[in-house]
Amino acid sequence: MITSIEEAKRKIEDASLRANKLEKPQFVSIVKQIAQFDPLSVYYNGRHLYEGKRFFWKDAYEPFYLVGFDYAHIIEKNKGRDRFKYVEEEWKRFIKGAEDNKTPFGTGNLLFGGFSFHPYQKEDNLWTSFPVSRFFVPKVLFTSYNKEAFLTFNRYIKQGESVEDIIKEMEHIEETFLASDTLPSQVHNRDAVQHEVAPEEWKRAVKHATEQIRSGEIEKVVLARELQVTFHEKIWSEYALSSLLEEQNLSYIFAVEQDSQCFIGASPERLVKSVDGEVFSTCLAGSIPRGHSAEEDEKLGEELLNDEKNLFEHNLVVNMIEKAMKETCLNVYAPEHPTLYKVKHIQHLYTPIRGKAKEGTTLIELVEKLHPTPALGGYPKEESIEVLEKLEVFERGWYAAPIGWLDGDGNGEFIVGIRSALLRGHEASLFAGCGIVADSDPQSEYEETKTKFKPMLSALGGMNNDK
Ligand SMILES: C=C(O[C@H]1C=CC=C(C(=O)O)[C@@H]1O)C(=O)O
Ligand SMILES: [Mg+2]
Repeated sequence: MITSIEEAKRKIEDASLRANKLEKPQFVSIVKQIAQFDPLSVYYNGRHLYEGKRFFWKDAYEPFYLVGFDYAHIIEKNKGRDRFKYVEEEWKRFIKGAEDNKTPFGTGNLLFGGFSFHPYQKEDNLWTSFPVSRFFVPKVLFTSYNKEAFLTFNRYIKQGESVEDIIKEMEHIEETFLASDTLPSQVHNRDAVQHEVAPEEWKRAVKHATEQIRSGEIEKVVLARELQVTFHEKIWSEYALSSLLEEQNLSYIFAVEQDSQCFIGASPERLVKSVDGEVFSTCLAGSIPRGHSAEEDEKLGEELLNDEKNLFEHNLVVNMIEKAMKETCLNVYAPEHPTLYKVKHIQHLYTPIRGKAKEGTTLIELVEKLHPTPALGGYPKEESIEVLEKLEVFERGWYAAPIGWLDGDGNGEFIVGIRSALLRGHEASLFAGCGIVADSDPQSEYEETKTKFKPMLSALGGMNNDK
């Protein structure tokens, strides 16, 4: 970490000398501690310099935020089942070539990005800017963790580049980002037009799935659907983020801009986190709405905790994750019974699982092994995905897929991109799915997806009177 502008200059000069000597650009990462600042304001202030190249991330359990801009290094793959290994290998190669300096948690050269749900993308689908895997080291990264905040500047220094110009650019970015901590008041996005994509067909698909489950082909499949919402004005992700931060404080809040599209959401579901070899995963499956009063809420929670259909739906997830963790970790611990995880519109059955990574187990390997869990795909994995591919009428893209970050030491976290939407100008596509088991009733699963649309719908301002 640098403590003065002179130190930054020295680092850049050194890199510049190395670049000249080796005739190859040299990567530098300059981390500077700054006064605490509102992360969403940083995201907003960076719009003018970096619109279409920003990301926002807030942890569900800790006051940890990442806000990134532009790309210093990109790792991307457009198709292929080996996409996880590709990202892993390219990241290892990058880290090997970068200088080895210890920086505070969540700063420095850090990789952020995501995978699509399926290992392929259909041509001319909705997700034009979101390939099967896309990761990057941001050019500028704002990190806020507990009471501390940092700015990281990542870049390749080319032969003959002016050190003075680079320092000036860094100063300009810092000034711009920390210019103001008030968001202009929200544009009102009322009178949105909602269009449910093929709801009757979706219910028929649910019925069909239950028949296949009863015939013993599979045990569970997660079927999702799309809700399209058109607004009068362009949807600004900062306003949606502002509502999500207010309303969904127990969820991971994320936004990834890619050109004119933005994938945004408030996911309550961690896929896997690894810090210093401690591994944490979460089983979140089985749902019921929140009550209108504390009493009703508690009653609904009790009902969920004792409901056989939901417990079955949940336990398939626990068994799969526990098995995968036992293959890759030591001291795996899962509580015997789920508890409740309550977010604003819905409550879920929740079982956290933890363990200690075996020597050589990496975060990306864990992501590959776990994705998709039966909370997002089904059980057994391959067979249920085949059913899902046949029955779903929309393109999943990054919905329900791993999205997250990792650092050079192998620490990081991935969540699953649910309670999410893809924003495109005036239009938003929202996604929600349900775990279908033998006892699933199409109408109640349909109602469950309606509840799962609410976090994004409310954040976008498209709830109208449909509370
Ligand atoms: C697939 C979704 O939710 C999953 C996570 C929690 C509960 C679920 C359920 O009860 O069906 C789903 O498995 C979604 O929100 O789109
Ligand atoms: Mg369910």
